[in-house]
Amino acid sequence: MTQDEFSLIRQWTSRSSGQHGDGLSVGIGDDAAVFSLSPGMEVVACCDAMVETVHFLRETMNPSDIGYKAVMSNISDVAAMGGLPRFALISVAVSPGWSADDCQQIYEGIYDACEAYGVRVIGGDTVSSPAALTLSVTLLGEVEKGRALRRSAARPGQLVFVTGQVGGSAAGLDLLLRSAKKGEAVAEEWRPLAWFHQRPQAQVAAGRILAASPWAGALNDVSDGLASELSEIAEASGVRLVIDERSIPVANITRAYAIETDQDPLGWALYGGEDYQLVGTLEAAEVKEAELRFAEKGIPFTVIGRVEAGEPSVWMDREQGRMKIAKAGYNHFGGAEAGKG
Ligand SMILES: Nc1ncnc2c1ncn2[C@@H]1O[C@H](COP(=O)(O)OP(=O)(O)OP(=O)(O)O)[C@@H](O)[C@H]1O
Ligand SMILES: Cc1ncc(C[n+]2csc(CCOP(=O)(O)O)c2C)c(N)n1
Ligand SMILES: [Mg+2]
Ligand SMILES: [Mg+2]
Ligand SMILES: [Mg+2]
Repeated sequence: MTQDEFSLIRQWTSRSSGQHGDGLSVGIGDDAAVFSLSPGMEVVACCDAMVETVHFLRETMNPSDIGYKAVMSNISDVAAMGGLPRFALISVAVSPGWSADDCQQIYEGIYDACEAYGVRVIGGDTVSSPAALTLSVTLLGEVEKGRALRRSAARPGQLVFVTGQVGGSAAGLDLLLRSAKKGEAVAEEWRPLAWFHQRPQAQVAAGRILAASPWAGALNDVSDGLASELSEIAEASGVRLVIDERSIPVANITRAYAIETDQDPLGWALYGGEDYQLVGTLEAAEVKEAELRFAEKGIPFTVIGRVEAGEPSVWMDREQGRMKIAKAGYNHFGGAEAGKG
C-alpha cells in the first residue's frame, strides 16, 4: 500500500458519498452511522465473515467477487428472516499481497451487491493483517414487527420447500479448483457453474413473500448445505423432516458436470453449501397459493418433503429406501468428514 488508511477509505467508499435521506442521517465519515427504520418495523441484524484460504483463493474468486459474495451471504441471512436488507458495515483486514487496486475491486463488488438489493454502505473498519485477507460484513435490515421467520416454526403436517436450485456452488468450486490445478481458464461451457459459486443471488423477494403470508412456517438459508440447514430446522422446531431425493432441484448444468467428472450431484446439494437459496416449511393446504405467489415473481419454488412429529431428525426417501441424513455439511471446526473439501 502506498497511500495512508484515510485516503484509501475515501477512495474505496466513494460510491457512498453524498448519501443521506431514506432513514440515514449520518453515513461514512463520523465515529458511527446514525439511521432510523421505517415505522412499524424492527431491526434484523447479522454478520458473516470471509477469510482467504477458507472461503476463497485468488484462483477461485476475483477481488470483486469476494466483495460481492461477502455482502450477498449477509443479505441472504436477512432474507432468511423474511427481512428487507437496508444498511451494511464493512470491516476489512488487508494482508500483504493485496494491493490498493485489489481492495478497490473488492469494494466495486461490495457496491454492486448493495446497489442490486437497495443496501447502503454506512461504515466499517480498515486494518492490516499479517496473513489472510478477511472481510467481515454486518448487515442491518428490517421486518414488520413480529413477522420475522424463525428456524423453530416448523410444525407436523407442513410441507418442506426450497427456492431455486442447489448444489451448483459446490460444483462451481470443484470446477474452479480443477481448472486452477491444470493452470487453465474455466471452459466456456461450464462458466455458469463458476457464477453460481462467485455470484450467488440472495432470495430476498422470496423471504418477503413468506413474511407477508399467513401460511409460512420455518425458514433458513443454504450456506452450509441442505442437510445442515434442514437439521437446524428439525432441531429448532423439534420435528422430523422427510425429504424426497428425486424432488431436490439440481440444475441441468450441475447434473451434466457431475456426469462429466463422475461425481455425485446429490452430495453437492446436501453437503456442498453456499447456494444461498431459502429452505423452509409452509402449510400444506396453502401450497397452491404459495406456488402462485412465487411464480408471479419468477422465483423457482419446489416442494421437497414434509414435516412429521418425531425425534428431531432429517430423513430422505430414495429408491433404495428411507435413510437418515446426518447433520453434515460445511463446518469450520468439524474435521475432514464434515464437508470441508
Ligand atoms: N462468535 C459469535 N458470537 C455471537 N454469536 C454468534 C457468533 N457466531 C455465530 N453467532 C450466532 O449464532 C447463530 C448461528 O450462526 P451461524 O453462523 O451458524 O448461522 P448463519 O450465519 O446463518 O450460517 P453461516 O455462517 O454458515 O452462513 C446466529 O444467531 C449468529 O448470530
Ligand atoms: C477455497 C475454498 N474452499 C472451500 C470452500 C467451501 N466453503 C468455505 S466456507 C463454506 C460454508 C459457508 O461459509 P460460512 O459457514 O462461514 O458462512 C464453504 C462451503 C470455498 N468457498 N472456497
Ligand atoms: Mg454465520
Ligand atoms: Mg444463515
Ligand atoms: Mg457456516
